[in-house]
Amino acid sequence: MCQPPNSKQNARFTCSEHKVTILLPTAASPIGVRKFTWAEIQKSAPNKIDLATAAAQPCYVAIHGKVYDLGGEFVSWHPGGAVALSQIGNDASAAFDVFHLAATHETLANFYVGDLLETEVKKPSAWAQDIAELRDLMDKTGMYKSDKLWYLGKVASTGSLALLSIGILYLWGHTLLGVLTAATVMAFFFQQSGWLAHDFAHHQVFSNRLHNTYAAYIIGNLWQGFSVAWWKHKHSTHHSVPNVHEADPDIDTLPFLAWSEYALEGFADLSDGALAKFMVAYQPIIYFPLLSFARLTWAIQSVLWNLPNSTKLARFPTLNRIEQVAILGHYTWYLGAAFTLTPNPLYALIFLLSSQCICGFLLAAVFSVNHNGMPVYTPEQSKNMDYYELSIVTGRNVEPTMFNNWFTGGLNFQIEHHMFPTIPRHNLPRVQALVESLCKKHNVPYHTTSLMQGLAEVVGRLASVAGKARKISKQ
Ligand code: HEM
Repeated sequence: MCQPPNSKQNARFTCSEHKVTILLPTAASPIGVRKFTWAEIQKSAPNKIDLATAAAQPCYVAIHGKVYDLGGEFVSWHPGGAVALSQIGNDASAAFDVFHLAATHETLANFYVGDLLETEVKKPSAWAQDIAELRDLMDKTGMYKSDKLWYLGKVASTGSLALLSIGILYLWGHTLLGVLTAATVMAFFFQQSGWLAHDFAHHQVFSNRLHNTYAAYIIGNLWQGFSVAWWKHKHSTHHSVPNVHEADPDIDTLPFLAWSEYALEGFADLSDGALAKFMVAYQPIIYFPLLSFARLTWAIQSVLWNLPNSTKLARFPTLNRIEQVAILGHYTWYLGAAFTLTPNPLYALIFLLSSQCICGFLLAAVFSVNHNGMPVYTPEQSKNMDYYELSIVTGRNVEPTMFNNWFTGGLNFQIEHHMFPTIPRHNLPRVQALVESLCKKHNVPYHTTSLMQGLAEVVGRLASVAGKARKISKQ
């Protein structure tokens, strides 16, 4: 665990989970520290920054009035990986608070390079004060604590879907109807496992991060077939900069779909322009069939991320090995069931393809409703927005019903989940009313729809961007 001991006597701390050694702070703030202006901090990240650039230059963020350099060795050390780069040039206080344990503050000292100039320190707004009070209240009323029995029930009910699917294959795998029914149940198993792995990977369940990580490997890798490391990289970046053009990987869907007019900039001279022009022009029609391929592409990316020669593997060899074995285990049971419980390879392939495609649809439709069709911002616009406000205005909640809560894995409380990703799923309904009333008080748009209306809004946005794309293509 990357939790250094509290004692300042220990100058070094080695994290057993991430195999990194951290230098602990040994002195109070030095006298004569460098003072930074916002212009200097922002200048360190003029454009989108990649790993090589970050390693070669200073990359500043401000966290609670102090300035840290995330350039050089930082990313190769950082247990959260390159997601931190999404905050360079910004006030990363809120992003830091939502992703880290209180003890992680101790490790900040290793990257401390100075303070914000006193005149540059902004007085906390009424909104920021209310958010801080809300976080405090949530802490005091135990909202960060999970109900282990609730999660045990979820693990058991999700796992029994896999057993049910295999049972159907065993009994009726010789009929096409039996194969398709088993594939549908398996697709729901994969979808529900996805939500569970998501909870563990966000550290919602155990206070010990290593326990969450191992549970995520069992449910995410072994059950569901996705790589936890690949997912964390993509998903944490999305959390850090939701619906920010060129920064959020979840809206980087060209040449297939475009979610905003910004995505159409340079559309006419895209390298895969012909494909993009066709797909985007017809995106409202292509959208639903396309969702079905989402799971297949994520499964392929998970395998690629974990191939023995992958450049992504260098950092945490032990964790990489666990992932590789677990993903191999996934394909052993999944392919094994398909090929041994059906009478011929054709039926096995029908089972495999249908379970992949149905699950792709079930997962991607929920992801899509969470944010697509909500406002998209440029990196410059997002820099002037409060972290929590960005999470709220880019998120769409779906009405809480028993079905919606189950089907979306609690992600129908998308706004609250984005603001507080470590809150256990079962506590999100308690947070919801508090957040909504805060938004009302501060006139921050808070959007809730039904599942169907959410999907209609998504298709509506696709249609409007498609219209603009057609005009550009004609010019
Ligand atoms: C100087 C600045 C930073 C330091 C010293 C730091 C340090 C750490 C440490 C020690 C951990 C592992 C323990 C824990 O999860 O609390 C961690 C995890 C993480 N960090 Fe940072 N961090 C910094 C900045 C950032 C920023 C700016 C972001 C996001 C925008 C970020 C995102 C994350 C994420 C998502 C994880 C969790 C990885 C997981 O789920 O296992 N960090 N960081």
